[in-house]
Amino acid sequence: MQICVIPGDGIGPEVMAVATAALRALAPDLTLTEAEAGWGVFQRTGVALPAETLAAAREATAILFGAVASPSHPVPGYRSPIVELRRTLDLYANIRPTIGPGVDLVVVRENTEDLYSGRERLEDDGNTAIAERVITRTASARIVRAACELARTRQAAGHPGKVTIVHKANVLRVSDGLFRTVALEVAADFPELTFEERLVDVAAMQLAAQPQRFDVIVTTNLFGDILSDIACIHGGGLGVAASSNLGHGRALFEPVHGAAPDIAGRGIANPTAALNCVVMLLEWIGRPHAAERLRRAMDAVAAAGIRTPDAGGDATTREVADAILEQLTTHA
Ligand SMILES: NC(=O)C1=CN([C@@H]2O[C@H](COP(=O)(O)OP(=O)(O)OC[C@H]3O[C@@H](n4cnc5c(N)ncnc54)[C@H](O)[C@@H]3O)[C@@H](O)[C@H]2O)C=CC1
Ligand SMILES: O=C(O)CCCC(=O)C(=O)O
Repeated sequence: MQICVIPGDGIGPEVMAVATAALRALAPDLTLTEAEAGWGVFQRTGVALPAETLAAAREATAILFGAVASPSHPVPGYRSPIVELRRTLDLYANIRPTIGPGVDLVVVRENTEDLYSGRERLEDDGNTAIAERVITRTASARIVRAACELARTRQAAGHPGKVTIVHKANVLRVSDGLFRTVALEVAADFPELTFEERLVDVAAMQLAAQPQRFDVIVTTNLFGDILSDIACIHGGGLGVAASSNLGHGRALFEPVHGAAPDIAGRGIANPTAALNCVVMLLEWIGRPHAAERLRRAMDAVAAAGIRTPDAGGDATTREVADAILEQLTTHA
C-alpha cells in the first residue's frame, strides 16, 4: 500500500519527519513516497502543486500533508495546493475532531466549494474586489449525509447523536438558504438523530464558551475552517488538532495548523497534530492496533512531561519524537 507524504513549507517538514518515522516504525510494510507542494517549490519552479505531486497523490491510497505557507497577497499563478488537492481529488468531507476535558465533538466541514472556489476578481479599475460564493445542492447533501452517518456511528458508541447545522441563512439567504434547505431534507432521512440549527456567529460563541453542548457540527467550507480552529482550543490547541479529508476511497490527513513561520526552523514545533494524523491514517487503513500503540506512546510521553513549549513544556520536537519512538520500540 502506497502512502504519499507531502511535507510542504515551514514546520510542515519538521512535523512530517516525526510522522513518517512513527509510521515506518508502526507499519514497515507501507511504501512511503515523498512529494513537493507549496510556496517553496513555487518559488523555485513557478508551480505550487507540481503534476508529479498530483500523480503521486492519485496513485496513493492515503496522503499525509504537512502544511504550506501560502502568501496573503495575490501572486499570479499561485493557488493554495491544499485547497487544490481537496478539490481535484474530490476529498469532500473535512473531518475535524476535538477531544478534551468534558468535550468530544467533530466539525464536519464541506471541502470543495463556498468562498474557496477561487472565483475572485477585481473590477472598477481594481477598486472593487468580488469573490463568488458557490453552494450546490450536491455538495451540501453529501456533506450533511456524511455528518449524519458519523453522528450515527458515534451514537452507537454512546454519543448523543446530535447534529448542529451551522449557517448564516438569515443574511446569505440564497447561498446558505440552499445549504440549510438541503440539510433539513437530508436530516429527515435520519429520524434516530436530533438536529438543531445555529447561526454561525452564535455557534462560534457557544463553541468557545460551552463546547460540551456539541456533538457533530456540519457547515460550509469557510465557516468550518474558522469553527474548527475555535474548537481545537478545547483539545490542546493547534499543536494537537488533526483532520481527515475524505472522499471516494481516498483520504488525506493533515494537521489543522499551518506552516507557523513564527517558529519554523527553531525545532520546537509540536509534532502531536501530525502524529494524530498518523493515528487517523492507521485507523482508516484498518490498523487499529497500530493506531492504539501510537496513541498510548504519545499519552505516555505527554504524561511524563515531555512536551513542546505550546503544550506547556520545554522539550524540542526532536526530544518529543525520540521519546515517542523509544516507547514504540519498547512497547510492541
Ligand atoms: N493546511 C495548511 O497548509 C494551512 C496553511 N496555512 C498557512 O500557514 C501560514 C501561517 O499561518 P498562520 O495563520 O500563522 O497559522 P498557523 O497555524 O501556521 O500558526 C498559528 C499559530 O499557532 C502556532 N502553531 C501552529 N502549529 C503549531 C505546532 N505544531 N506547534 C506549535 N505551535 C504551532 C504558530 O506558531 C502560530 O503562533 C500561512 O501562510 C497560511 O496560509 C494556514 C493554515 C492551514
Ligand atoms: O494556506 C493555505 O494554502 C490554505 C490554508 C487554508 C486553511 O486554513 C484550510 O482550509 O484549512
